[in-house]
Amino acid sequence: MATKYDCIVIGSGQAGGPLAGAFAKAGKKTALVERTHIGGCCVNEGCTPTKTMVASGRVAYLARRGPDYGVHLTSNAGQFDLLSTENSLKVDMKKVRERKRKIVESFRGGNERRLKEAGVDILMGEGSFINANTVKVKIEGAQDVTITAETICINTGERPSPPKITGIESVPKELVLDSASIMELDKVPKHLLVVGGGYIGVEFGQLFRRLGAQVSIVQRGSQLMPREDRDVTETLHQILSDDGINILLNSSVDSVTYDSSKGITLSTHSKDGNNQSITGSHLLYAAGRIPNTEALNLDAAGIQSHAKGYIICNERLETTAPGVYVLGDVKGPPAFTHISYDDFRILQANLITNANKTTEVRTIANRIIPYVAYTDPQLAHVGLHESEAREKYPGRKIKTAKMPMNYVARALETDESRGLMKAVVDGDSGEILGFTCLGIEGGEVMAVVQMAMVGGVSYEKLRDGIWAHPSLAESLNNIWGFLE
Ligand SMILES: Cc1cc2nc3c(=O)[nH]c(=O)nc-3n(C[C@H](O)[C@H](O)[C@H](O)COP(=O)(O)OP(=O)(O)OC[C@H]3O[C@@H](n4cnc5c(N)ncnc54)[C@H](O)[C@@H]3O)c2cc1C
Ligand SMILES: NC(=O)c1ccc[n+]([C@@H]2O[C@H](COP(=O)([O-])OP(=O)(O)OC[C@H]3O[C@@H](n4cnc5c(N)ncnc54)[C@H](O)[C@@H]3O)[C@@H](O)[C@H]2O)c1
Repeated sequence: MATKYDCIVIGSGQAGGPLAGAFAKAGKKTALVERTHIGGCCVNEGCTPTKTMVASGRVAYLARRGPDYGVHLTSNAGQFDLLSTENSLKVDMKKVRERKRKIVESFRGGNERRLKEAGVDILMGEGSFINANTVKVKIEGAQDVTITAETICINTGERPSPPKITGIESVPKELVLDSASIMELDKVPKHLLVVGGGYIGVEFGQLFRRLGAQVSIVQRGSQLMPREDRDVTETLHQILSDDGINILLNSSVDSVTYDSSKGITLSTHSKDGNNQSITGSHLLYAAGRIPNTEALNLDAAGIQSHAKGYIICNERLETTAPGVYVLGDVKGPPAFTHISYDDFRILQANLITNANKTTEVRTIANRIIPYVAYTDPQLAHVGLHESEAREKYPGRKIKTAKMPMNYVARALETDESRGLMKAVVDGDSGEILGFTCLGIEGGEVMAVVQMAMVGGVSYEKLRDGIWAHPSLAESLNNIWGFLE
């Protein structure tokens, strides 16, 4: 016998949880189906734990660099070596992990509490469609439950792509890591081999280098972070190399072997003939993520998906099945928490607060999309890249301005002046089309420019504005001098 609900949400990611709460608060009988843990990837295995650990990495980095600022930590029987150029230190990985676990638990607990307070029925199990109005929930150790609703929302996210390397089965499982298992290590790996030079590869690569590991990144593409402008990623590449990370570009991993005395050896081949073997102690496979759609039995509901498994939807997040909506990463890139959360706001408006369509229906069209890769310095971007702007607007006078961070007083004063800023504008109208800051607190500087873009404020207004001295935002007076 099926239990009848007004709304069912499958997956408690950054959209599903808030949406289930909003349905319930609006008086709709709501079920939330979650197979692993409330809060989804961001809270449990993504943003929250990584950025907590990145903070430990930054403390290690600054502590080591103490002598640059005249601060010495190394003490030998009370004697400080004032000639040392780097403090030596020890990282307690168990403490790093404990700090991460505590923050994750507290965030997850907050999510669970809010859902219960809103009156959502939480069903811990795996959801799959029987038809477009009916969902079966497989609950471990209990009987399946069948539930129905006129409105069903899918927010099932993605998971790490499993390693596809010949010979991977010969490597002990505990040495083959993904973005979740790497955060459960209790020791710093001796030499971390990273396959993939995207967000996860560069964030974890730098983090573990700072925690004391040797790190090698193998990237198939011709640059790190393939979607970014090449001049920006070349600067990031230089920064990570200066930090001691070994980076192989244009390199694909052919096979892997394991030897208990030597470790893991990756054989790579490169388009330019630079074939190399590299040996390390642990392997992080960070070559992308895949959508959680197999278990959903989408066909039974008439929900169509792309060849890669992402669920097809229109600008109002409606799938091909009436009454079924999709939110977050499972509908395809861009895969960010704030995009998933915006999907929630769109459906909250269209299905709850503006259900009778008194104001305009909200859509995902023309969203200004910001993001930050939490390397240090951060790589923050909003809007169009230079190449995208030139391709999208062939008739407009596209101009770019690029300024190194060592032109920024605040960055010099704090001795953290690595990186650059880059702006893309319409030279005739002054409209800001895109902005990148690879610099200290790049995400916060980017947000200032994003605000101007949201408000239609021209670059000239930023150029002529009065910014507090010496703030990082003050650089928005000067960057425009580099327009060309
Ligand atoms: C290491 C890492 C770091 C990241 N850092 C950032 C960052 O700094 N900033 C940022 O914006 N983004 C970051 N992201 C991306 C971000 O985590 C995701 O974009 C975000 O979590 C949005 O996910 P979502 O809402 O689509 O669903 P998810 O958070 O992925 O949640 C989906 C949920 O659905 C559940 N589920 C799946 N299938 C079923 C089923 N059949 N039945 C029931 N439940 C199911 C899953 O168990 C999961 O809990 C990071 C990702 C990773 C992996
Ligand atoms: N700070 C953030 O906002 C943040 C952090 C982490 C993850 N994320 C999200 O999660 C998504 C997934 O991250 P990701 O880093 O796994 O994927 P990604 O798509 O960003 O990067 C994967 C990289 O692996 C490379 N690659 C693929 N196959 C390879 C192979 N066989 N050998 C060598 N290199 C290979 C690709 O060229 C690509 O650069 C991101 O796109 C992003 O949306 C965001």
